[in-house]
Amino acid sequence: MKKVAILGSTGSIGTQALDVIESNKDRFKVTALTCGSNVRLLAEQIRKFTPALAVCMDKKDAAALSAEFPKVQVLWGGEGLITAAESDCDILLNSLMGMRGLVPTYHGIMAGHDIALANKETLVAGGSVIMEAVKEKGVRMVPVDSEHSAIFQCLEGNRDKKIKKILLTASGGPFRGWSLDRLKTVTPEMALKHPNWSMGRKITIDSATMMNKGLEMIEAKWLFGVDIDDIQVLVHPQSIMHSAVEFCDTSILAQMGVPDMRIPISVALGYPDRLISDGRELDFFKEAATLTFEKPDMKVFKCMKLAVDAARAGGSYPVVMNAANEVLVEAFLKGRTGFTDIGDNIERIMDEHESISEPSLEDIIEIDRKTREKVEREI
Ligand SMILES: NC(=O)C1=CN([C@@H]2O[C@H](COP(=O)(O)OP(=O)(O)OC[C@H]3O[C@@H](n4cnc5c(N)ncnc54)[C@H](OP(=O)(O)O)[C@@H]3O)[C@@H](O)[C@H]2O)C=CC1
Ligand SMILES: CC(=O)[C@@H](O)[C@H](O)COP(=O)(O)O
Ligand SMILES: [Mn+2]
Repeated sequence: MKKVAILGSTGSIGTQALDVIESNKDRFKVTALTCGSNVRLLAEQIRKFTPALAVCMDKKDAAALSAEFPKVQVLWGGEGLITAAESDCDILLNSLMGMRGLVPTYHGIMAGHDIALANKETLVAGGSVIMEAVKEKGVRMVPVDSEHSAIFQCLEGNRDKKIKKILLTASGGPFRGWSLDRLKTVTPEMALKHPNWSMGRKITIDSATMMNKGLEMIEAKWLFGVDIDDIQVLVHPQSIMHSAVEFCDTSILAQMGVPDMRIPISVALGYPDRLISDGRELDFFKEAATLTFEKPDMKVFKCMKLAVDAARAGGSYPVVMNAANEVLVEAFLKGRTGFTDIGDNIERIMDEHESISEPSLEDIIEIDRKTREKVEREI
């Protein structure tokens, strides 16, 4: 039995991971579950999966859960999350949303756990510190993000081969082909309708601005040790080819399948085995009959360009870019700022930033905090 601890078990990835675990009861034991504010769902999950540890964010909620489940250790807040990350398990799935995932990922690695990483912001803000910790502790980091899972699978058995480039696919989001003027009319309701994937609200907005692809380029750079300029984004509206690797002989290996996050989650939790699934199979004669590829428009979708700029500049630029994006996406969802203001403000905040080279974990946390305060003040 593989012991699995899940940070963010009440979210889109967390609940789908529990679906995978439920379909493979004989292989996995859930040891820890954590939520943000959805304590009722966490309670249901505790009842079903009987973890030894559960964490929520509010002290009062923790007291109520503890009374409801006297055999479960119930903790709360950031310290509780760190305890969950360090708790006894074979694999830690980090499916938290945003930069709050960075510190728990770090603690999980330092505790010697293999990591299944959905929380891409961990690598965007702290890639250097995290990959150094992975190396030092000799743990395995398996990506959950669909594109990175595809690349990971294409590299299986090919880790020592020379790569020419990584081909990272993007759906293009709900506004593919739109002009900048038209983008100015976008409301949260419009942006929350992703054409192919049902996901949490923050990543859905990131997909609509194409910041998600920029974050994924940085994620790929750290996971696979490639230069940002050796990653080519292909807009592929069908989301059937999940990404590919071109080797030095120009041969390309790609991974395909229906757009269902339970596939990459299964790959990460089951690794190195493959789990048996009764999920829907790809229909080559319908959804895969026509697969198309386009160049991304980085003039209109400037967030993606800003992420590339941040990666090229290095230092603390990606931290600032990520923090500004998180605050601005939240503000957009609350109707406090416009859709195209997200990119315009990130650009301004990056221009005003004085980067430091090789930021430590403490530096990253501090720069992230200061950037959030600045953006909040200036919206
Ligand atoms: N969803 C998807 O298909 C994909 C997601 N990803 C990445 O995976 C990560 C998770 O995404 P997704 O599942 O969509 O996000 P969701 O918003 O659906 O879930 C986020 C999880 O984090 C918890 N959480 C939120 N705020 C806090 C907080 N302050 N403290 C502790 N926990 C908190 C939520 O708890 P609660 O709901 O109880 O408040 C929930 O369990 C992101 O980094 C995303 O980019 C990558 C590829 C695909
Ligand atoms: C499912 C997944 O991995 C998401 O990150 C997805 O890729 C978002 O779609 P976009 O390609 O539109 O950003
Ligand atoms: Mn993705």
